[in-house]
Amino acid sequence: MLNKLSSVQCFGGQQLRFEHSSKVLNCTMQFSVFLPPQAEQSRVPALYWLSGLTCTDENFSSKAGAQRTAAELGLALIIPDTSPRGDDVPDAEDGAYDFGLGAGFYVNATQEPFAKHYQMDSYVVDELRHLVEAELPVNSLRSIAGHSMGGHGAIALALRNPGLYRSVSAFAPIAHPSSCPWGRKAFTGYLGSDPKAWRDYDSVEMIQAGKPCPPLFVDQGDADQFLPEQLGFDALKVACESSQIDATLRLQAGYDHSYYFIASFITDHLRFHAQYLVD
Ligand SMILES: N[C@@H](CCC(=O)N[C@@H](CS)C(=O)NCC(=O)O)C(=O)O
Repeated sequence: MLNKLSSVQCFGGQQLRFEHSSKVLNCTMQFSVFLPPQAEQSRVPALYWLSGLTCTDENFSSKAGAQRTAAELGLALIIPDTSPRGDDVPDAEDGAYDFGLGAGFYVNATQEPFAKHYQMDSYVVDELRHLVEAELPVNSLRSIAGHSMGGHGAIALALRNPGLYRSVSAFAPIAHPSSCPWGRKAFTGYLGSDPKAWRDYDSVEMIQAGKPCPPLFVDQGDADQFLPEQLGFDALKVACESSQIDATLRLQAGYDHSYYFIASFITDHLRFHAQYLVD
């Protein structure tokens, strides 16, 4: 059951916000949706957008400027939050921005005290998808994209679920989380200290292991402050080059990690996905 919190007209479509009770996350969740004007006539394909550290569902909808092209292409945008929420959901002990609330990393936690709520993989792949496809005018053609932590989530979930997403794209993804500080911290906290338990959420390792991947499109700014230490762009490039994956990776001169970068190239990503979201 979806409770509509708000609805605003945008490029002839509707920017919506919903609340619902999540069984998987054991809490109340909010998420945002853009429905293009075409959704008034028939069911439309959906692009899931996974956001990065510190974000809610509202960063992308208010800053990326995706609605103009989504309206033109007839694509719905489904924008989940980045973690479970609520007073009884455990956070990082020190309130850090890169673990706990706002930093669910799109994994299913196995470690206490996080496992009861931090099941963002199952939330995005199963619960939210079934809810959206049952209650909103979207069809079962879907793709997935994201930024930073959400770029990791998009590529990892596409690799973990062959056939579920037609295409995948990312801005500045945390592509090799097992080998960067953000990823090691999150995976240790959610999945435990044995790196073997991290492999099936590490995009570079899954590609190296030969997992099939839908067509992949990545943009990375070369002035991104997180590129040297956190993002694994070079490792992703090497892994893609030595695999059979249909991948396009672009290094964009002068761009940083911000939503100004995302806004600059989001149209290319939407057009990339639209070509695969047809029967
Ligand atoms: N707050 C962190 C960075 C967090 C950050 O850059 N978050 C990105 C995703 S990884 C984001 O999208 N932030 C929200 C925004 O720009 O609207 C810091 O200062 O080091």
